[in-house]
Amino acid sequence: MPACSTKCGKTAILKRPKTGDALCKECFFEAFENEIHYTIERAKLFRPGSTVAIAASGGKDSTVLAYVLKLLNEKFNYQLKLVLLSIDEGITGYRDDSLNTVKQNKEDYGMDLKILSYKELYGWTMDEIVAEIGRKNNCTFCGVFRRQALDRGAYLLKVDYVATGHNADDIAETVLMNILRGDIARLNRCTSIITDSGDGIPRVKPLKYAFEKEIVMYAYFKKLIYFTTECVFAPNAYRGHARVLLKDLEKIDPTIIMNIIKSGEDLKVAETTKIPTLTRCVRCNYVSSQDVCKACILLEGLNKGLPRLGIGKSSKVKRLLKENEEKTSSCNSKNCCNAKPEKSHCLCKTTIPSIS
Ligand SMILES: Nc1ncnc2c1ncn2[C@@H]1O[C@H](COP(=O)(O)OP(=O)(O)OP(=O)(O)O)[C@@H](O)[C@H]1O
Repeated sequence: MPACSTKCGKTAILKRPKTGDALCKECFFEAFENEIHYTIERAKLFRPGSTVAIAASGGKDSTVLAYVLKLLNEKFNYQLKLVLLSIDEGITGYRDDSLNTVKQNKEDYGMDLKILSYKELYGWTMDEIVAEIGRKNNCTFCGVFRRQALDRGAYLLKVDYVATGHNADDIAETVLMNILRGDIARLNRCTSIITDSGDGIPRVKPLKYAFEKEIVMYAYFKKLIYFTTECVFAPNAYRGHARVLLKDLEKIDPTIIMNIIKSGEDLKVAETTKIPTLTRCVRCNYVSSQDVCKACILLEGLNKGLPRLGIGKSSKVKRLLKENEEKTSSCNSKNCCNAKPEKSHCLCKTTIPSIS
């Protein structure tokens, strides 16, 4: 191996995937951490004195995020209170094991940990949902429920920010995916380093410009404990295609990852493109682009034995909801689940508690 390209006098032990520089371990750590610090400073991600919930899945990205945020917080005196927030989707052999890793992180990093489960929030585990709907489309339930669960957790913890471990590869993949789908309305949002769920608690992505390969290298050389198993249920097929495409492109030229992110950031959405307007779900008060939010529709489908209710076009969903409402009678509750009395008991208790 050649000498470290920073001329620190040490021997290089790796070639940085992002820049091609040959670096020693210490110089790699410094470069990687400084870039994240620069990202945080440039985007003014955090106000001093804030509380930040790190969305911790136990995987490499959120583990590195927790470790680096703690380190930078101390080194640069960000004055942040860091806590861990985990969502237990109820996937046996996957999330139960990865949550053990998060519990270990809690001890190692001295951070409080809050775990919220789909079971307590929605009345269903992902194992139960997959038993009902099968392996196709289950990622839709998981993604929609997780997004909302993280917001609910943040709300309960009264934090100022939720930081997720989304990295440069994740963002480039999402840009590609939205282009392939023609979903230009989502394109702008997916590259934003700060997004607002609508409840006033911003989501931030401090690893937005960190390459996945470098995150793995960092975790490896720092000997961080993280969970590596893939989800036991079918991976998101569409994202899988974008991922394969990106990996192929990266082999030709690694800078393609940054170029795709930059293209996504700079694209201007045509005025004719329909951008959904955000309102409140009439049932749970969660932010939504429809009268009833996607999570409530998916849950209603599950509770009524119509698990495909929320899958597909919103016009089809509206029609099915209307048909179903005509067949049902409701209890006196404002948030009644409209379960058919002749078929099952009223399921109001399993509607999502309202955010107010
Ligand atoms: N169950 C969960 N609980 C809390 N946060 C989660 C959970 N699942 C995902 N996240 C957050 O969303 C980010 C992106 O999730 P994704 O499913 O793409 O995982 P990933 O890219 O494998 O990341 P990681 O390596 O952290 O698991 C994670 O880095 C984490 O911050």
